Amino acid sequence: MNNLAIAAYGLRKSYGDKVVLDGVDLSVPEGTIFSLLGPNGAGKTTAVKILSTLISADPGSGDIRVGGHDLTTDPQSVRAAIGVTGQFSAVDGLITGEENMLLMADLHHLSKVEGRRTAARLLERFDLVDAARKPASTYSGGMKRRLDLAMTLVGTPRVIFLDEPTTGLDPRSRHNMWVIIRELVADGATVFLTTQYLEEADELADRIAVLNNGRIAAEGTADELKRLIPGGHVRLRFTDPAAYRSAATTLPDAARDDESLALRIPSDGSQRELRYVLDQLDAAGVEADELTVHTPDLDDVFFALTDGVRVPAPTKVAAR
Ligand SMILES: Nc1ncnc2c1ncn2[C@@H]1O[C@H](COP(=O)(O)OP(=O)(O)OP(=O)(O)O)[C@@H](O)[C@H]1O
Repeated sequence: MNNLAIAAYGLRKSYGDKVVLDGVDLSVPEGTIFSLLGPNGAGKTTAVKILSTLISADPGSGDIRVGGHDLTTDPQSVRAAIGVTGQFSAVDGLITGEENMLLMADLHHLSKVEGRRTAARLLERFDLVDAARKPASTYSGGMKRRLDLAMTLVGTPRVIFLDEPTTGLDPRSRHNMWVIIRELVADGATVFLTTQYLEEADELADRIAVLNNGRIAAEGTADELKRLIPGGHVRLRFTDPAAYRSAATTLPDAARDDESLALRIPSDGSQRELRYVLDQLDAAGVEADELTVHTPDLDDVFFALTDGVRVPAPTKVAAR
């Protein structure tokens, strides 16, 4: 087995009667990006808070090691090895970006000279030099996220938790953040990413786990997860409403989109299934104006796994 940056077994957490994490196993090899996906309230932030020592797991959880250190017996070493950014941002809006950085350097006991050098290097790297002397409250969303991440990097963490790092950012800022995240991993860090953007997980993560009802519903690479789900479909589009209605009657399994006169028929994209659709249309004497075949994307995976559709759980796709 590779060295694991995060290894957690049987992670449990309840608030009163509410079970948030019901025995979650996580293993993240060093130098990789792992993404935890799940609907709102699934427990992603709770998992990040436990792994970053902000709250404790319930008794009955198994061993949890982060950065090679045991979370229960050696939380100080865990804290020294990690960085956390995201929903509980450390940025103080009343002081400047540079002052925020220097404060972080103090917290990490860097000398004055070393602190200034590190702050300057990171402000430069995150394109914040021009704004460095302005109060952080005046920064845009993207700049605040970059400052937050820059502050985290002052402590040169080996394991970085990014809790929804691009939520609310415009597409350009999101792409900038993706470039930064890739660089962190290229430099040898491990990234544990929670996100509600499936595209983000697809784009960045080496492995993805989908959290649902307190458990990991499925885990694997983006491609492996897509293969689990019969999310593929054939889309037929019509310009003639009468042809559309007649096709909809002929293909009762099709989901209708009355507004754009389109039908969506579940299909694995195979020749046999395509022929069946075309034969049905021929028999009814209708012709579609457009036919497209769609293979499943992570959206299909997400909806199938978090929509109450039962999958043989937990579905773990071996990656070796
Ligand atoms: N301190 C707390 N006391 C009681 N319930 C809590 C507490 N913290 C979280 N919860 C509940 O635990 C569940 C999981 O919350 P969590 O914030 O981990 O979800 P999440 O997956 O990060 O969601 P989101 O995508 O909305 O941020 C939610 O139902 C939440 O209301």
